[in-house]
Amino acid sequence: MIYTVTLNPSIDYVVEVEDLKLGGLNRMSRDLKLPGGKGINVSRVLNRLGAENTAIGFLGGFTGRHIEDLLRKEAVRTDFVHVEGDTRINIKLKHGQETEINGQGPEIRPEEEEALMRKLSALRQNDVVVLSGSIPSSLDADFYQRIIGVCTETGADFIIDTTGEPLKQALANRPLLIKPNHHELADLFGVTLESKEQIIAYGRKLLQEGPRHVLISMAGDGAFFITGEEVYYANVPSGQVRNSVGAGDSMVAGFVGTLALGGDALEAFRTGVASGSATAFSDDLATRERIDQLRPQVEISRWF
Ligand SMILES: Nc1ncnc2c1ncn2[C@@H]1O[C@H](COP(=O)(O)OP(=O)(O)O)[C@@H](O)[C@H]1O
Ligand SMILES: O=P(O)(O)OC[C@H]1O[C@](O)(COP(=O)(O)O)[C@@H](O)[C@@H]1O
Repeated sequence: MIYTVTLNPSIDYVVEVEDLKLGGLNRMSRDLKLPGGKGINVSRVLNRLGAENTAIGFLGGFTGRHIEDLLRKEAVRTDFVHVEGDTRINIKLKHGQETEINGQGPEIRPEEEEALMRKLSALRQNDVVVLSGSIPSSLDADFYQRIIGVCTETGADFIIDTTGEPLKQALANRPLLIKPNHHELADLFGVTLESKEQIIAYGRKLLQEGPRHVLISMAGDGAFFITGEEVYYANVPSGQVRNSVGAGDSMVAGFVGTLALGGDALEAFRTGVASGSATAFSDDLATRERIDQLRPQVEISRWF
């Protein structure tokens, strides 16, 4: 079973404004309210791919109830801890560019934190736990390390898609996959990466720190997959970008879902790229049909 963990879910409020006037009155030309948060996005795409999974984490208040309703309608299995505060609303403002304003999220109380840890104690060998997104400020910065400790004890695998210190701390515990984009990779090492050769060199450095596979996404410029001594490159399909929020999460879902359904690592890479692009080319997340349509356009070549 795959479990996705979203510690700080959100309603993603996608707002389109034709000609944004800062300091003036603007009217929306279109708006959309989507269930969000990285793990929840992964779960929704896994469901569409037919990979069994359960979304867990913290949800609260009227926003939390709305997310659970939306997930229920899509038949996404959920087992969230219900918290006292309201789940946040993240604003995704489209005005020719994409501007994101993410909320802080509710305070998580110690008893709510322990309730999540109790759910995780049911993990078993061969389960895969996807840890995605930021850690709410009311939890300790090493909260993911606590969850990884349970994975290690129970023999469950984990994937981690976050940034900064929580990602660095997790590497030595041998995650199945990490998926930084090339900017996050540069930030991890405090460098600027200007060429594909530099991106590969730092991707390899990251692999040496423990993860079994490293996927480096570069939005419209393709992606690298680094495993053992091998480095593969994939182009991305061409299309019109509508909403790239959740593209990275869809890529993680395409990868882990393919492995769970019996595919090998390169098929997983291909479906990961197709899933990311299918989301980038849609208003909401990738559908199964769009992923299947784009998959043949993804060409994988051995770089090294
Ligand atoms: N402009 C684009 N054109 C085609 N595919 C895209 C584009 N932007 C993102 N994608 C797809 O989504 C994946 C993840 O995108 P990226 O922006 O690198 O990740 P993140 O959302 O984590 O920052 C890419 O590897 C690609 O498959
Ligand atoms: O937990 P964070 O880092 O605040 O990110 C949450 C946001 O990221 C998203 O999961 C999208 O992530 P990606 O665009 O990186 O795939 C949104 O749904 C959500 O609003």
